[in-house]
Amino acid sequence: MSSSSALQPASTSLPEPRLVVRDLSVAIDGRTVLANVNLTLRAGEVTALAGASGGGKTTLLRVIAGLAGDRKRVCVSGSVRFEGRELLGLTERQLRPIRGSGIGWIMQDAGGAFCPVRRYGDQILEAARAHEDVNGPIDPKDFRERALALFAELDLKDPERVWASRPFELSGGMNQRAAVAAALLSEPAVLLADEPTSALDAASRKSVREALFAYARKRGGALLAVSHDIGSVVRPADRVVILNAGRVDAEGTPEAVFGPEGSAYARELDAALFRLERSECVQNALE
Ligand SMILES: Nc1ncnc2c1ncn2[C@@H]1O[C@H](COP(=O)(O)OP(=O)(O)OP(=O)(O)O)[C@@H](O)[C@H]1O
Repeated sequence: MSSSSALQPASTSLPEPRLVVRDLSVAIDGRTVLANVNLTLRAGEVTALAGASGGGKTTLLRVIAGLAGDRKRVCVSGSVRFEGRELLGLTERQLRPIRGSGIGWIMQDAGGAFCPVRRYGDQILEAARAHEDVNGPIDPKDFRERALALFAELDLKDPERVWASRPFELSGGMNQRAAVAAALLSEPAVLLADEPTSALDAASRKSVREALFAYARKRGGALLAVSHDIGSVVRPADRVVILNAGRVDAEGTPEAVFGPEGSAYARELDAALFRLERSECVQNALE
């Protein structure tokens, strides 16, 4: 299958729900950050999560990943079910086998997910080995080959060097792509990606977007991608969820959400992000 076909919408038969969020509310220090959020992530689908800064997108991803924070400060209610199992209230120990191979997370500060002074190859292999009990044994040589191929696919020019490098030796954009590779290598059932293309130039952005869309559409993963990239991530997604001040303002296909019958806030956001994208294009052309 060509890489561009990964950008075609998933098939029309009803895909299986992998993750179901119901009536999720979060208050931090007594202030409501998310209010009654509902969301379903399905196998083979790309769901884009968009909204203005401070709307609660990262908080939603953190809560799904079981990283809401200090329970004395962060109050969570509602339900997050992964493959039928309730995640809210699970202990760290119970969540450990679910993280990585069940639910993967590409953090906004992608490099921050790694120890800055240890080689990428060692860290990625170690993370994959931590899930051998769930995913089966790993052959280090095969794993390294797969990692190098994925680095190349993600436009990392010298895959061997990336494998042998420590995060502080690579640029922000290279760290971001290495983090995307690490998450994809775990082949999670659900992948949460927080602005995965934000620190990248146009060519790298395209390769990351294609790899993430292929994860869902070719390999049946369920992707939730926070993105301000309206033209190449939000609009081509299968479903869009718009968060406004902690509430779901609109949810549905991009055509429905941004169309004339959709939400006024979504259309305003669409226009604002489109203007931003156009000014970035001009900026790139001038550089
Ligand atoms: N640990 C925290 N302590 C206090 N307030 C927090 C914390 N984490 C998030 N918040 C608050 O929750 C709200 C939502 O933040 P969040 O980072 O989820 O928004 P966002 O939509 O991801 O924003 P952005 O697009 O800028 O990344 C903000 O008002 C933020 O200040």
